[in-house]
Amino acid sequence: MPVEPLPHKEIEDRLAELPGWSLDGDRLTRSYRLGSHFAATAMVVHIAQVQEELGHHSDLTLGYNTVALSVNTHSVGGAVTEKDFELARRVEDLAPGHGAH
Ligand SMILES: C[C@H](O)[C@H](O)[C@H]1CNC2=NC(N)=NC(=O)C2=N1
Repeated sequence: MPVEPLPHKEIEDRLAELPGWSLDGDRLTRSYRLGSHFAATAMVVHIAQVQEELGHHSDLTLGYNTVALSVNTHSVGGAVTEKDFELARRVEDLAPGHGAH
């Protein structure tokens, strides 16, 4: 399935459905805080599993009790596409199970 860069207005509309996510330049980003370093590490592994399933991968940063994601789509020159939003949605759905906020 070919993916296209999303128009800015559509990015804004889709971000309205994803509280906590924002556009930083040409990337979708969000940081989460967790209850411990181990909890944050487990969330990173879970996100990695989803990313492998989707064939789409964020820059994923593990802190002491934080997890940060930054993602765009390399194959269209580093623009935001529906693939980035699909990953963001999947991460939002798994975050509560890790106590992430
Ligand atoms: C062949 C493989 O599906 C591609 O290289 C995928 C892998 N993961 C990717 N991740 C991201 N963020 N952007 C891409 O364009 C991308 N392409």
